[in-house]
Amino acid sequence: VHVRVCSSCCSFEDYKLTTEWLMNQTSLRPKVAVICGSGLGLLADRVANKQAFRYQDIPNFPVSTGESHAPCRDMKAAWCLGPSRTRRVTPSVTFPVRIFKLMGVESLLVTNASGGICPDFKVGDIMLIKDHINLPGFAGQHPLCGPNDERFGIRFPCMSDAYSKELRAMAMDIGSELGCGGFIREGVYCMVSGPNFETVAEARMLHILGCDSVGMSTIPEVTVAKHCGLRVLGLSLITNKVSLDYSREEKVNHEEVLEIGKMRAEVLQKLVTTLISCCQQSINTH
Ligand SMILES: O=P(O)(O)O[C@H]1O[C@H](CO)[C@@H](O)[C@H]1O
Ligand SMILES: Nc1nc2[nH]cnc2c(=O)[nH]1
Repeated sequence: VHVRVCSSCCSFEDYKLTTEWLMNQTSLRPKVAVICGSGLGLLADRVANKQAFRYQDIPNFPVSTGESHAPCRDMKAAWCLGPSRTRRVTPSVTFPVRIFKLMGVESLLVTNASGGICPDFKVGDIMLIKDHINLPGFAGQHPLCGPNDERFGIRFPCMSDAYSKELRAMAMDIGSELGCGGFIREGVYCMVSGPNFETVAEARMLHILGCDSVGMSTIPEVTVAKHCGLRVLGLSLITNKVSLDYSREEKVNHEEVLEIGKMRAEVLQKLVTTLISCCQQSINTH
């Protein structure tokens, strides 16, 4: 099966049409957008004052074929993309990111669930993503493959500063103020294509490569966001410990991932809503 993850499968006109449609539906012009990961949909559900759109009603919008697809929500302060079970393999998974850009968004907050590889990490920790390893990208599954559209960004974008230092510092400060500094970490996120969880040998390899956590999403969206000049903050909820040891009995499963998402929903919601208003303020004062 050929999985299309390439952002060039849509024309600039497709992006413009979707942008115009959405902008005609609302007079709100948020500068911040949020993409919710697995088990983090409660973030979107709990948002007050929202105007919701169903993916299938938005022209050109990629519709998830898996269970639990959720609408794109537009709030006063932020656009919020609900979680999709097939986020990592949906064709044009990055389509919404360019729509955000064309609608005037400046900062993108991405959340996901991941397995902790760093031995110091505990289940329930929130890892601020400081860098990533794009394993599918190494194998040619890259969202910027194909012809480059200069209207979005340059052919060879720099990725050494993909995750904004300023936003990470802001998140750390807010986390401490909210009393969750004790479980906020920083680390390197690795994307694998999945959908299986890692073998022990794979997990050991990722550990040797310097990965602190592993998941199956996010990097395509972040890559496209950085390409078109968005500031990015990535929050990864450590939902399980990845087995680095053959004697470990616990077996990871998706239900556990969702469960930990629920457990941390309230904290994450506070963190994300405070971040949205601080981002908004920092944009206003620039
Ligand atoms: O990355 P998100 O969507 O948060 O989901 C993570 O959790 C799922 C596995 O339980 C995988 O899809 C993995 O990528
Ligand atoms: N690949 C991968 N994705 C995850 N998402 C949540 N936990 C995990 C994990 O352990 N491995």
